[in-house]
Amino acid sequence: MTLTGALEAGPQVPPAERVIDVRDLRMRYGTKDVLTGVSFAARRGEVLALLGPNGAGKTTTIEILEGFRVRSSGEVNVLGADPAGAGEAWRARLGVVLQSWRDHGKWRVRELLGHLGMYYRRYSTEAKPRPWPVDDLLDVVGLTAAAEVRIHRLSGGQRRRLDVAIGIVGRPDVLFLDEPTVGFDPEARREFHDLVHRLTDVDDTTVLLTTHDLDEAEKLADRILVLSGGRIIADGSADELSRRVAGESEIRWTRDGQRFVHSAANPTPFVRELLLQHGDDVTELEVRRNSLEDTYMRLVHDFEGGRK
Ligand SMILES: Nc1ncnc2c1ncn2[C@@H]1O[C@H](COP(=O)(O)OP(=O)(O)OP(=O)(O)O)[C@@H](O)[C@H]1O
Repeated sequence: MTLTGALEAGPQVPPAERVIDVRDLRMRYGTKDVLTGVSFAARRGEVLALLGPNGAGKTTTIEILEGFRVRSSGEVNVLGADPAGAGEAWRARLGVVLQSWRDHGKWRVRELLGHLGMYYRRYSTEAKPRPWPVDDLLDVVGLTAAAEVRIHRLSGGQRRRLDVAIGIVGRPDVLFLDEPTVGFDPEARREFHDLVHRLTDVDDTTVLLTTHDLDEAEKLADRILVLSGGRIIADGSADELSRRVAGESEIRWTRDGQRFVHSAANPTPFVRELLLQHGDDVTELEVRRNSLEDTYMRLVHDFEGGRK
């Protein structure tokens, strides 16, 4: 069995729990097949990261799920409806963070969010009052100090925070984020991660994001989907992926002032033996499993290699 074959099925999400359900999704641009059978599902409150090389079809997939692009074939269901024909009430339950918001440059941040939020009022429910009160929203995305600033005067990072605020102003049930933290400094990135956790904890929002930042995927996502060659070639938590793909773990330690490195498929017996033999002489002991980056590179590389 191929490496990717073993991972392809991914974890099963029971049909009744599927907030996003994609089966055999295909997309062809002209004569070019970009998606050749994408299948995956997401539960309520789950964060999924869609990874893949440039041009793999991540944005295409997300845009089909948002209803912005018409697929060639396959079944897609988001919040109980087919995005290709779903109406306003369905759209109001989605949050979309697009690449930077450039319209309304002369508007002030608070003014724009208040204005956009009004649209969601009619979709407010007792369980989920909509929209987010503007002051709370400004606070949660870290834009309180910039509330009265005109949009064309925002820095790149502030603009991206505004994009996120626009995406969540309606308190969405499903949030799509296409490369959400491009241009963020490390602090803004961390705050953004906290925000996503808060959205999933407090509102049970399901999040599908694309990113090229594997560290971000590992920190944020419950599940990672790797898209390559038009299909999902891996679907699982970062740990599951690295366990299944990982060849060997690396064990490092120091003894008598000397540094040692050893690789083992199963590090536990090795470490037990090491400590039995050398006891307290062993210091700075470290066991390192493959990073997500190692795993990802190997998955894509093996898949691409297998196709040639
Ligand atoms: N409207 C279009 N017409 C024709 N080809 C398109 C169109 N949109 C995208 N493509 C092609 O489809 C492929 C997938 O593009 P897509 O933007 O979905 O990939 P991606 O995985 O999001 O890439 P990146 O990581 O670079 O953002 C690319 O080869 C792209 O050139």
